[in-house]
Amino acid sequence: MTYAERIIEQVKAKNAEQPEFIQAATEILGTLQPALDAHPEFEEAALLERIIEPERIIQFRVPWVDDSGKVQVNRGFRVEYNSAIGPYKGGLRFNPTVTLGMLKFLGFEQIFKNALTTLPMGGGKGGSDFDPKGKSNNEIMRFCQSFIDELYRHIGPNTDVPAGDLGVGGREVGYMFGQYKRLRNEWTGVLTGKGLSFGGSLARTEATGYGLVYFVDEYLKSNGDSFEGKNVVVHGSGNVAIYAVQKVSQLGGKVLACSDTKGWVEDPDGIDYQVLEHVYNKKRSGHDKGVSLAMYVDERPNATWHEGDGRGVWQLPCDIALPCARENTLHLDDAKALVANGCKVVGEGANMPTTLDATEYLQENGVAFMPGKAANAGGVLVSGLEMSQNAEHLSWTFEEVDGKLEQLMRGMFHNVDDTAKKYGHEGNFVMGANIAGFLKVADAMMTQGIV
Ligand SMILES: NC(=O)C1=CN([C@@H]2O[C@H](COP(=O)(O)OP(=O)(O)OC[C@H]3O[C@@H](n4cnc5c(N)ncnc54)[C@H](O)[C@@H]3O)[C@@H](O)[C@H]2O)C=CC1
Ligand SMILES: O=C(O)CCC(=O)C(=O)O
Repeated sequence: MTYAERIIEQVKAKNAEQPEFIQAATEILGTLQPALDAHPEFEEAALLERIIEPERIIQFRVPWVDDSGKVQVNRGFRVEYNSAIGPYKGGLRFNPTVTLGMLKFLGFEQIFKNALTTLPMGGGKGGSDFDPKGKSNNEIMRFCQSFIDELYRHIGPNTDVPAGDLGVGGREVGYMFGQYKRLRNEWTGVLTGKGLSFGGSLARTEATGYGLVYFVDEYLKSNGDSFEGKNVVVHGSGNVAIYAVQKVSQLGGKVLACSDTKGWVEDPDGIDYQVLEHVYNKKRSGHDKGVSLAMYVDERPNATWHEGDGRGVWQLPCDIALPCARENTLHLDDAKALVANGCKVVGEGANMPTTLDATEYLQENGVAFMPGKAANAGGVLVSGLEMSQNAEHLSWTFEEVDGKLEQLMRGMFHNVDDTAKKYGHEGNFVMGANIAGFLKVADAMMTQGIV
C-alpha cells in the first residue's frame, strides 16, 4: 500500500459519517503519489497526516428570533483548515443540508484552490444549517448578527477572512460586516464580497463565472481552438452560472440550456444572462416564494421550460459542459450521455459537482476534465484582490481587476497543464491541479516545522 493509499484508509476509518469529505480526500490524495515518490521527506514528516486534519474547527450555537417572536436555534461552523501560506480564506454556506463533513470537504478543497491562485491565502470554510429561503430581510439580518456574535472572536483580516457561498451573497456579507465592525469598533477587510460602497471589489460578482471561462478558453487556445461557435450546456443558474453564460457568449459560444432545482430551460437563441440575472434577483428578494427559472420563458418566448430534474441538461448534444450548481450533480449516467453526444470538455464551476466514477469515465473517454479547484478559483482569486485593495485603501477599476483575473486564470491553466506533464500524466488536469496546489502548501509546511 502506498503512503497516499494508507492515509485514504485512515480518513475513511476516522470520518465514516462524512461522505463528502471522504470523497474529496480520496480524489485529492489519490492523485498525489507521484509527488510523494519524488519527496520521501514528506512521509517522514507525516505531512499527509497533518494536512488532512483541520488546524481548528469552531462549532457554535446561533440563536435568533423569527418575525413571529419565536426563538430559533441553528448550528454554526468555521473550519480553519490550513494557514501555511496565508490567513484562512473561504466562503460561508447557509443551507439546511450543511454538516461538518460538507464543510470539511469544501475547506480541504479550498487549501489547494487558494494555493493555485498564487496569492497568499490559506484554506477555510464555514456556514450553518440555517435556510435563508423564505426568510424576511429582518430575519436574515438577525441571523447574520447572531452568527457573527460568536464568530467575530475567531476571524480578522490577518487571521481568517470569510466570504459568500450558497445562500450567502452581498446582503448577508453586508449584515455580517456591520456586526463585526460594531463589536470590534474597527473597519477592516475581514470579509470579502462586500458592497462596493464599503470596500468590495469590482468584478467579484462576475469573477467565478468569468474565471471558469478564461480557464477553459486557455485550454482551447493551447489546442488551437476557441469558444467561437461552440455549443455549451450549463447546470445551475446562480451566481457562477450567470456570469459563465455571459462570458461564453462574449467569446462567441452559445449556451443552449441551464437549470435550477425545479427544472431546466432550453433556449435555441442562446441563454440570455440578463434574463437569468433578473430571475436570480427576484428569487433572492424573497417576496415571491414561487419564483423559479420557469419565469425565464416569459421574457424569451422561443425558450422551453422542462419541469423536473435539472440534470436533463446533460442529455443535450454539446461541445462543452459547465456544472455550476453544487456538489454531486453530474453522475455516471450523465457522463455517459455527455460522451455519447460528443462533449469534449467539462469545466467545473461548482465545487466537486462531478462524482468520482463520472470523473473517471469522462477522463477515460477523452474528455478534457477541468477540476473545480482550479477552474472555479476565479472567485477566491478576486477575493484575494479585494483583500489587497482593502490593505492599500484603494479601489481598482473593473478593467484592472478583470485583467488580473484573466491573466492569473490563464497562467493557472499552464501551471496545471505543465505539472501534469512533469509528473508523467499529460492531460490529467485533476492530477496537475492537485499536485501543483499541494506542492506549494507542502513546501510552506515543511519549512515551518512540525506545527
Ligand atoms: N459564488 C462563488 O464565488 C463561488 C461558488 N463556488 C461554488 O459554485 C457553486 C454554485 O455557487 P453559486 O453560484 O455562488 O450559488 P447560487 O446559490 O448563486 O446558485 C446555485 C445554483 O445551483 C442550483 N442548485 C442548488 N441546489 C441544487 C441541487 N441540489 N441540484 C441542482 N441544482 C441546485 C440553484 O438552483 C442555483 O441555480 C457551489 O458549489 C459553490 O460552492 C465556487 C467558487 C466560488
Ligand atoms: O471568495 C471567497 O473567499 C470564497 C470562495 C469560495 O468559497 C470557494 O472558492 O468555494
